[in-house]
Amino acid sequence: MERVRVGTIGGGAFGTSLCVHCSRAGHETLIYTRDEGVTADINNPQVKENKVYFKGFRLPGSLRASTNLLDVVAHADLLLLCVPTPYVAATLEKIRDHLQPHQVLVSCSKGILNETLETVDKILERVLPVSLHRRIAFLSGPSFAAEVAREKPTCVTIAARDLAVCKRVQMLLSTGRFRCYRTADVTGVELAGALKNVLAIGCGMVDGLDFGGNGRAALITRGHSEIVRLAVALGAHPLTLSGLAGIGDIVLTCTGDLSRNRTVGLRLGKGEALEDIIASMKAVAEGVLTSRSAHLLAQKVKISTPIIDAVYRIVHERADPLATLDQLMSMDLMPEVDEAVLAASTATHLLTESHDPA
Ligand SMILES: NC(=O)C1=CN([C@@H]2O[C@H](COP(=O)(O)OP(=O)(O)OC[C@H]3O[C@@H](n4cnc5c(N)ncnc54)[C@H](O)[C@@H]3O)[C@@H](O)[C@H]2O)C=CC1
Ligand SMILES: O=C(CO)COP(=O)(O)O
Repeated sequence: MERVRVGTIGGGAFGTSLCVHCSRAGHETLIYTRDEGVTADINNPQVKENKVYFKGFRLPGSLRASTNLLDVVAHADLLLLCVPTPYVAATLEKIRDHLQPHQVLVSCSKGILNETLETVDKILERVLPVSLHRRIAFLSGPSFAAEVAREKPTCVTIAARDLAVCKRVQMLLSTGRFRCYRTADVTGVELAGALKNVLAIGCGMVDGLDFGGNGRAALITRGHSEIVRLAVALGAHPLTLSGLAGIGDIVLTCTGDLSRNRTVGLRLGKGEALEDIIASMKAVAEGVLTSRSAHLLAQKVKISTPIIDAVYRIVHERADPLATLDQLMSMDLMPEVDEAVLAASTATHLLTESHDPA
């Protein structure tokens, strides 16, 4: 297997876990962290721990850290960008003039900006020169940091507009415990990764309110329909939303106790205030900000997203969770699948039968 030099920007949970993975895969890995103390701990053979964002996990001896962002950029053949969405543009502005033509940048963030309603691919394409756009890939799919680091079997999707770049990243990051699939549907993968966080908050609320397994399954299914409608209206391929970045990550974050987004919803459902929940969490739950972006995007493209809107209202307008969920259950009764779509496909089927030569 080919070994390269990996640089990771972002010493949070996911950046740290991907570094563990890359070190284990034999890549020479250097992580950028903003905190001198975290860097010193990672570089100290007696400590080898990220005590702020990845407590209790002993990091590989070969993994090194630096607080010098440009040293990490200069080190890397493959650069993993693992900062929360609100910090992506500022981070790129610091590094864009130092990127070299042979480098490939892999974005791992899952969010949509409030101000511009951009997914992370759009932020990269805005901030980076056009000459670098074909060197960018995106990693998404069900992959809790703690499980990646502990070598639990994980499958993710790598998206890129350039097939050669996509295949190279897929090959460099895949191991016997971390299997990468590939796709050209960057738009679909980016929207899926961001929107599932909103659904995870909603699922947490359902669980916090003790609505039971039926309620959770209903929210996942109807929420997935909303994500499909919205993402397809914004240019995604529908099949991507049934893939790892779509249904795969929805299942994980809507049901997994390790999800920060689900935890936010759970605590909101139990009656805690958002400010208290956020103040008590070191980690970022991207769905909090993305719920506003998703609600605005749906309005912009005139797509009905009652569950996303409900999450937005509870999170940002202090709507009462129980009353909001009651409203969802008493909406006008409607067909499960658009009747015109269903009728069209049935007609096609009948037409095919009537032309059967037998
Ligand atoms: N943790 C996980 O299991 C997974 C996370 N992701 C995504 O990866 C991205 C990063 O998430 P995590 O590593 O989990 O973050 P985290 O919540 O563990 O850590 C927060 C990160 O934000 C950085 N940060 C805080 N303030 C900053 C600022 N002003 N400027 C620059 N950076 C700042 C911190 O240094 C740290 O790297 C997110 O978009 C998340 O959705 C994707 C897959 C799995
Ligand atoms: O995206 C994730 C797993 O794929 C992590 O989800 P949370 O940010 O909700 O923990």
